[in-house]
Amino acid sequence: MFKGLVGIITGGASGLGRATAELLIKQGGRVIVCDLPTSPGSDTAKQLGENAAFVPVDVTSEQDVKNALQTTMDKFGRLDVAVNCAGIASACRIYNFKKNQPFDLKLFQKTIEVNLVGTFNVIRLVAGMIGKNAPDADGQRGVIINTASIAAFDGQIGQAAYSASKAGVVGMTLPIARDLAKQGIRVVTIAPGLFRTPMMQQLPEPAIKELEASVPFPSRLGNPHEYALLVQSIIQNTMLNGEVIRLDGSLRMQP
Ligand SMILES: NC(=O)C1=CN([C@@H]2O[C@H](COP(=O)(O)OP(=O)(O)OC[C@H]3O[C@@H](n4cnc5c(N)ncnc54)[C@H](O)[C@@H]3O)[C@@H](O)[C@H]2O)C=CC1
Ligand SMILES: C[C@]12CCC(=O)C=C1CC[C@@H]1[C@@H]2C(=O)C[C@@]2(C)[C@H]1CC[C@]2(O)C(=O)C=O
Repeated sequence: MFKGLVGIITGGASGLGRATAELLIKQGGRVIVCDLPTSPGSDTAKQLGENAAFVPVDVTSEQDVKNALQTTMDKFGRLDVAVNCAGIASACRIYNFKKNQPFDLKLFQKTIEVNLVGTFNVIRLVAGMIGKNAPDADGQRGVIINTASIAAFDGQIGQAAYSASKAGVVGMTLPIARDLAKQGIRVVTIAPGLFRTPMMQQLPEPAIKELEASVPFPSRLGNPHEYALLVQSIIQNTMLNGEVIRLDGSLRMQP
């Protein structure tokens, strides 16, 4: 299905990103796994086989992302798809009245820096390389897929930073799709609900059970493969552009 296709996946060493790398390779694609040097990215790429390579990347660094693009060119000669999965979760109330402590400004800045600025940094740099592709019969040169969260819309107590970072990703989806339309590069954002990944597994199992029960149908956490299936579908469907797609079993999170 994806023979000849080359993708970059940030956050590709874990969770949603890793499942996406697995599926793209299974469908005949080749993948550059980008993740922090401290991540298990190197082992991940080895497990994925010869159609994968790991490049240590902090998505907030211009130089790191440029290095990843250089490796993509050297190893696979082109880039068709970028999937932005790198992200961090944070939780803090705007003011802790028991401890007389305001929200930690550094935590707010870090969350925005990784989830929003990091995603933007990757988009602005991959666009140049995807734009070099010859257009297909439909005029398309490639696709950029971002990961927001349903917290962008129904942010819960403690999620001011996380929700703001993801709402930023939602907000820039349409203008960037418009910016890149003439080059035939599509931009689509997925807003996942609750998925069983290491990020979610920071929570104790009873809390996860409670979250599962709050999902109308199916009342369970999503499987990362189900996220990857949506990535596959976005790549295949050229009409999808400038949109944010919720993938959440119709969950609307409570305060
Ligand atoms: N798991 C869930 O239920 C949901 C996840 N999301 C979003 O999906 C994305 C993927 O999350 P998961 O797979 O669940 O988490 P995860 O924690 O399993 O994977 C995230 C990956 O991002 C990497 N990363 C973190 N900071 C980075 C940086 N500065 N540069 C490069 N890589 C970095 C981590 O090393 C990790 O491998 C995140 O953006 C998250 O906010 C959104 C909604 C729900
Ligand atoms: C940051 C959270 C909440 C507080 C906590 O003790 C542990 C966490 C780790 C998993 C996070 C939690 C959260 O705030 C919601 C998200 C970010 C969750 C992982 C997915 C999450 O449910 C989400 O993005 C929802 O849209």
